[in-house]
Amino acid sequence: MAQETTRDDSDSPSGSFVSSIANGTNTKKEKKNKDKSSKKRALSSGERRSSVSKPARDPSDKPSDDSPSKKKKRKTSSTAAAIAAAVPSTITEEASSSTSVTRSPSPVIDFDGLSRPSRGTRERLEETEAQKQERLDKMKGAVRTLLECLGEDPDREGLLATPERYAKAMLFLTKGYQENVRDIVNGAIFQEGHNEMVIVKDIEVFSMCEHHLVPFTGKMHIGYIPSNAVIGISKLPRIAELFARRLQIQERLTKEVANAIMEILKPQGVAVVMESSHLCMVMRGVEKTTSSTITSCVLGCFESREKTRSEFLSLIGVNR
Ligand SMILES: Nc1nc2c(ncn2[C@@H]2O[C@H](COP(=O)(O)OP(=O)(O)OP(=O)(O)O)[C@@H](O)[C@H]2O)c(=O)[nH]1
Ligand SMILES: [Zn+2]
Repeated sequence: MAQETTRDDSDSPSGSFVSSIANGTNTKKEKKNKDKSSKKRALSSGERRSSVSKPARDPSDKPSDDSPSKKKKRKTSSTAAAIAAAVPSTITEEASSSTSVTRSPSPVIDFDGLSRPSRGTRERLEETEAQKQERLDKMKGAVRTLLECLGEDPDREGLLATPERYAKAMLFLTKGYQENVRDIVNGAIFQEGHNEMVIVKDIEVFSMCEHHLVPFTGKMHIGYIPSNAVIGISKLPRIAELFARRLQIQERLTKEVANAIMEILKPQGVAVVMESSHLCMVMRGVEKTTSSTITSCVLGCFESREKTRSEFLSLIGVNR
């Protein structure tokens, strides 16, 4: 559910902080970021960017101090600045205009809205019915081999249809590779002139651990402070779903959701917290049935302002 809280102006960063970055006014640092990212843009068209690797937390994160002198020198978050400065065209512009797809040099959303890793997913997205059937047959063969290697009889009644079932289940559990961020957002960005914290919390998330191909499941809480535009609230869980339905690790999943929202919406900041249980730690290996893992990613004003961060954490009930 979306939760809105009244903002105390002294806390959120001045609008100019965000607008200067969003409009790409060149301070020296942003110019450097821009040069760096334009170098990145030189990637060949087929090549994809690896997943987000920049540290989300600004290492110089200090308790917030509202003294005027400190305000002026407030450090911009490198990640948010790099993304904001480097992305000339946003997904929203693409979503609303019918111009051809332009490359947005983002660490998360690739030029056609698909995201890392998309080496084989373009084929999945564009395959014909015949290619789809061919892929399914190949997967069924592989599962049959797996069953035989487990010492099972793939021809016994209970397993006859398992290769097809499991192949289809795996394609469903990784359907996020074929989803396109632009389609998910569906143009549902509204210029509201709004700058209060918006939170959608307790979003159920089901993902697949890429190390053991077994699920990790839990909840995700997403918060952002708009610069001006708000996003359709259902799009936040949809973006979470897009990145969850892939082979993932929880840290990267958390970061990708936060960075995608930062990129699409250009808000003052985004915070994502995820808490989940990993079957690979519960059903095997260390076998800790009660353990759960919490990961977070804070960008923009959530990264630079401790008060904003703790307001978010208390609203999602983690700061108990
Ligand atoms: N920010 C915000 N969005 C809202 C609110 N009420 C409805 N919405 C969103 O308005 C958006 C409309 O998006 P569309 O894609 O045009 O509608 P839709 O196809 O029904 O979208 P889905 O609900 O995602 O299936 C949805 O994302 C709704 O969740 C609200 O109070 N605040
Ligand atoms: Zn695992």
